[in-house]
Amino acid sequence: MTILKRVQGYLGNRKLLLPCSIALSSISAVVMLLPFYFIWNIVQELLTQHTLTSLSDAYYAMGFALLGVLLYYFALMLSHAAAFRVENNIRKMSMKKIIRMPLGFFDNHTSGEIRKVIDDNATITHMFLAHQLPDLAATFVMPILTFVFMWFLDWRLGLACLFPLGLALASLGFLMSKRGQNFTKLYMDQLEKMNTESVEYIRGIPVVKTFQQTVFSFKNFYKSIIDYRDMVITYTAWCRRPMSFYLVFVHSFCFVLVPLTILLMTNTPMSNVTIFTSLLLFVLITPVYSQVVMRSMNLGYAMGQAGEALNRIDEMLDVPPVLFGEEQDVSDNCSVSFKDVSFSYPKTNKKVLQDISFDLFKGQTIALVGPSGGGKTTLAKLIPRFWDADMGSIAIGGKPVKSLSQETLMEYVSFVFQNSSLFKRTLRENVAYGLESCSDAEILSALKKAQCLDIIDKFPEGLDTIIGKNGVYLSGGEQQRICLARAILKDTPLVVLDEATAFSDPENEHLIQQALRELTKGKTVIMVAHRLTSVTDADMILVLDKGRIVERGTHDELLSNKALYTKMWNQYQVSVEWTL
Ligand SMILES: Nc1ncnc2c1ncn2[C@@H]1O[C@H](COP(=O)(O)OP(=O)(O)OP(=O)(O)O)[C@@H](O)[C@H]1O
Repeated sequence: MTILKRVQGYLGNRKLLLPCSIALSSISAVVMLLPFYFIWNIVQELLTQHTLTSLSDAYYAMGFALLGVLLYYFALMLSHAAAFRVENNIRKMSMKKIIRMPLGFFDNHTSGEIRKVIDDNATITHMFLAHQLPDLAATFVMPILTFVFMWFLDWRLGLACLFPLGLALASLGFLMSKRGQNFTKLYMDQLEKMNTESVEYIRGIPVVKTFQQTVFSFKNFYKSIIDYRDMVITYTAWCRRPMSFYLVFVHSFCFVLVPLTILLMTNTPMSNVTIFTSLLLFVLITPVYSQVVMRSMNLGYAMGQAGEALNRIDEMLDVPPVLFGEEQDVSDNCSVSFKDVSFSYPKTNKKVLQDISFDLFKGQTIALVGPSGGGKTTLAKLIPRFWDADMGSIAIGGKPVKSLSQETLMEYVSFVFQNSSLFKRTLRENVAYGLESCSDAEILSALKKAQCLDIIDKFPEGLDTIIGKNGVYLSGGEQQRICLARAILKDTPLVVLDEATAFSDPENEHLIQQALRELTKGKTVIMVAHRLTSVTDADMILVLDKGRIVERGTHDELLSNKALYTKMWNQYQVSVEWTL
């Protein structure tokens, strides 16, 4: 049973919890059948002797019923203990894996998506282990025992029971076939897709409203609903017949037994009482029996769902972790060198960077320019190891980046990308994140260099202002300046930055340019540039197109080439004039 094996990995040293729970639940199933035997005795005695000589059978019936309930209660206690442990460990182990994920993983998965995949699927697994798994053994034990018991009471009635049971199991087998499992997977896929698209829809409501559109304009969301509807209709249509047969057969024991009992009673009048009490007992047992068989059906579904839940977590976290080296001693020449670097994003085949080679020396600035989608941001992100190159080598200060310890790499490189975010903490904590020993004077100096003093002046609590709380919200440009202050305070010799594509207003643009100048003063810089005026002074410009460096040189050298850069420059001039 793969699901059981899989969850054992999350149980640590409490691996026996689930087997014990299953064992107790099976014993409970056996014990629960015994009261029926004693009831049968009582009924038989009443019918033959018209009185009860002793109440011991009634006490036994009650005692075993109570014992059965008690055993089931303990089985559930153990299964709940296991389920909470598994749920907890799924979350803990996933978090441990996530912490070791490459930074780029967080570009591909939003925090909401990560939380949803882990939380929801851990809960599904919990529900299965706590509530359904204890019934697993009972589901197998109970029908067999009931059948043996019935056979023992009257083999002819027992044999007749095989008929509806066989048909019910055949219908169940059909529902749980490979096709049924595929439907379960498809169902969960469509549900997840619809959930994700609905989140996107809600996020995009302002745009939808602005353009006076309806849900139909949100094609992906609309399509996900329609796909879900079509899928559920197909699934239901497929299930309809076997499910109806299953329900009919599971509940139809009496209808087979009643005519048979009448036939038997007519043919053998001597044993009428025995046959009748057997029928009575069968009629009493049938609802219990049907209930257990019905549970087996839900169990199969829940088991499929729990397996799928674990698959989803594994699938999302199936990215090789970043392994850092031990190297702590980087020479102070802080050069960067790329040699024949190629890269594709995980789970894609498309080469986003191909044969990239260049050298950046201490104190120099390299600007990355080129058409959108050319690979500029990707190249910049390989330096702080958002992702690792598939081929070739990247070195900082002559040492391969993979050999550097995490602390060394982070002490050496600071990066400011467009989606750098602020925490819901104080301004002080946001600027001095990871640099707890910094004094307020140092933090204020960094904020000043990043042109953020106007932001502090706005809030009476100054550095203690909590961002994102009590109406404290910062504009995109202000947030970017705070991120620049963080990088200025970190004061690393190497700076990797992605220039903002859009500034909120000329005032902010001017302030950000000044902050950038402060940040890059005397540093080795790699900059993804969108506005060509900011690269004219760069020591080297790399023009990237379709993942390859197609031109390299200074601004003047590239202009004299009269190739792609010249074309971009001319277009840029036109666009600037147009803006003016
Ligand atoms: N996280 C990702 N997962 C998969 N593919 C990605 C990811 N990020 C970018 N890409 C793809 O890699 C290619 C290069 O993207 P990149 O963002 O590096 O280009 P760029 O030159 O910086 O573009 P822009 O100037 O528009 O920012 C694009 O085709 C893009 O679709």
